[in-house]
Amino acid sequence: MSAFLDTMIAQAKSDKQTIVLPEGNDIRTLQAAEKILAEGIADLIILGNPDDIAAAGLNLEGARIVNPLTSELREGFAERLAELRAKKGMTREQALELMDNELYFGMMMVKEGQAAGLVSGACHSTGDVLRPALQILKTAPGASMVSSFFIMNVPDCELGHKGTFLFSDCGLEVQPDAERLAQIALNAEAAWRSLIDGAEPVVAMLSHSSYGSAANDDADKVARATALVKELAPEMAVDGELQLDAAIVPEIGAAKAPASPVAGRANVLVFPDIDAGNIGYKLVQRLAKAEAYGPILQGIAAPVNDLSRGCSAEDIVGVVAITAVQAQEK
Ligand SMILES: CC(C)(COP(=O)(O)OP(=O)(O)OC[C@H]1O[C@@H](n2cnc3c(N)ncnc32)[C@H](O)[C@@H]1OP(=O)(O)O)[C@@H](O)C(=O)NCCC(=O)NCCS
Ligand SMILES: CC(=O)OP(=O)(O)O
Repeated sequence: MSAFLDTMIAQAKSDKQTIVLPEGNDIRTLQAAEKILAEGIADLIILGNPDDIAAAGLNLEGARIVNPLTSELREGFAERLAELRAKKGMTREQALELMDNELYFGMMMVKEGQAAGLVSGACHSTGDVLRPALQILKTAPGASMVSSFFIMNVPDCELGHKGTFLFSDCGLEVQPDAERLAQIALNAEAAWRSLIDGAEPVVAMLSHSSYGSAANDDADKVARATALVKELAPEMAVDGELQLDAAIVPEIGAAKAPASPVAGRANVLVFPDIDAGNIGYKLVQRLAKAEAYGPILQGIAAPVNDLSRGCSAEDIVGVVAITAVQAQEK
């Protein structure tokens, strides 16, 4: 277990939060729940059929098990959801039907204050997790959009902050333009500050080009996003456009971008689009055997976080701990 995860777990335990896990039908989720309860990392609400959950044979003592299909909360949640989505034409009947969906039900638990946060995605696609989150919880006050990041812990690595990096956005924004890419970078820098102790964020805007070494629209988009971030946050340590090696390897940074204050020492990596981000994080996770926690949402009004369908029970424990820490800060 990385020092980062140790810190998240210790912080989560210091002021326990209630987190809802909608995927009570997923064995990794239940294994993670057993560990979270045993270690006192969070109080849990697990959604699903109580008989099926009991059949897993795990010790989930202390968890509140709620079946969305039979819960007495359905009617009230449906009424509230219909109110929230009235402008979109949602009727009470449609909202009640959505309460059969454990993700919509779980988001309503967060919206209505029954849980401080939610973690899902072990057996739902990111779109299926994020759509109800965006529709019900919405963008946080003061934020212009929601995006996501991963915390990556690369073993035996001195790059970044002793092998710890924040990668963004690997999960939500498909093709951000320069303005949205700049927002992602600003939010990623703030996310690093809120979760990582012991190192200042150093943000690289990644591209296939370093300081104009390639001239095309894609490289230009990243250069424009970098200029916008510098304009909006002049004090921020940010630079681009930079190739990955120039961003994180000191000698290569010195060769490719000698005047850059960021090249060679970046720990926050902002990818130009979701293809680069999603492929990039999975490469590091699978080939470098890095811990990968996320997608963690930034800019959303309540702590709701996604998982990869390829996650392990340990990954779920980590994301729940991060979610609990985010909930403490709300
Ligand atoms: C997240 C995602 C599902 C939302 O898009 P969608 O399903 O097409 O849904 P919509 O565009 O109708 O958006 C649904 C709501 O979310 C809001 N929304 C969408 N993107 C948003 C963003 N980045 N920030 C804030 N709100 C957003 C919309 O405004 C809309 O709100 P409304 O219904 O109240 O008007 C879509 O961006 C997506 O599929 N992203 C990629 C996910 C993925 O496959 N990742 C790879 C694996 S991690
Ligand atoms: C984050 C991600 O890539 O999710 P999944 O693997 O479930 O598509």
